[in-house]
Amino acid sequence: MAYQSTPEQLSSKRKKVTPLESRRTAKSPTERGSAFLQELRLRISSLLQTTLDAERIVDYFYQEVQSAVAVDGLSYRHEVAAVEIRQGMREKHRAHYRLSTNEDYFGEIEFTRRHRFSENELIKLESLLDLFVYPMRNAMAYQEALRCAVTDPLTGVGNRLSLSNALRRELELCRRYDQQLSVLLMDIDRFKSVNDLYGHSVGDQILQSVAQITRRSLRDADSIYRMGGEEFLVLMANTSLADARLIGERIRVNIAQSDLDLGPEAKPDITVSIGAAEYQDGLNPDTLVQAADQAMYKAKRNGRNQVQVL
Ligand SMILES: Nc1nc2c(ncn2[C@@H]2O[C@H](COP(=O)(O)OP(=O)(O)OP(=O)(O)O)[C@@H](O)[C@H]2O)c(=O)[nH]1
Repeated sequence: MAYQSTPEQLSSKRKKVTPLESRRTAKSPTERGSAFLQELRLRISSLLQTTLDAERIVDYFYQEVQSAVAVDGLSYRHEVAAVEIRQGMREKHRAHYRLSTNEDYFGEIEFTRRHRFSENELIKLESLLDLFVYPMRNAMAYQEALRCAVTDPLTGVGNRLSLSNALRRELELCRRYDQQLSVLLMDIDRFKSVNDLYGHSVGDQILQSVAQITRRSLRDADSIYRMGGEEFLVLMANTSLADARLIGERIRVNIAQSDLDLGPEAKPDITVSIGAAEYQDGLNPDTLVQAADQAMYKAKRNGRNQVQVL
């Protein structure tokens, strides 16, 4: 494992320390007879193995590192996974490490402090980094597995499993607090001929664009799911049927007017048929979706590219 490190002592000349090199010249904790560091390593190692929660790992590491080197702040960033976790304060002096093993990248960690780090302190911090890398890698892999379990891989919106969890939760809230809830069931028109004419990969791009345009047409509180095939469901809490219809109309227009860039050969006119339904006493997740489905079929029968209610 290699840490590409760039400790930045901002009040002094910027300096680069390569931990592997520094470890070669520095004595290891054992060589320095540091029973304390050995004990600390053991403690950190067993503590970090107790959780798969990235925030908790950063928190534990931040607390435990203090007994070796007092730091004012610690941050962990993984750009690809869009994770940023911070503990303590961000101060002037920083020791920044890129965490990687061969080709694998595990993010970046930064220790900060009001006072400059000594060379000996940097060596101590570096000697503890390997304890952080593997638990964090496991936590990130676990988060990714959880995310995949509820996400449609093609479009990035929620899948059927997350839809059924969300519907159950939202209907429970409606019953308990007497709130409104509406859904839109949306189906791309004549999608089979688009696939037949332009091929499946253009069809896939259209599915992605439709999901993106729909997402952009909604409030943050609304959520979108792919039911399967070319069918999407939009879930809107605290929304009446009249409002749902307006939102459905906005989505329909945005999709019909979108100029999808699918290469010189493909210029399909993409439209959607949408059915809107509102939660009423006695409905369950299945019957609510069925009501929206029937409204959507009404839109298909009436000529497609429109929003209908029952
Ligand atoms: N490219 C692509 N096509 C898909 C995917 N899932 C389902 N389809 C296609 O979507 C098409 C759906 O066709 P139909 O159910 O006959 O409906 P339609 O052609 O959209 O016609 P209407 O709904 O009546 O307007 C089928 O050809 C499926 O193969 C996918 O993930 N990618």
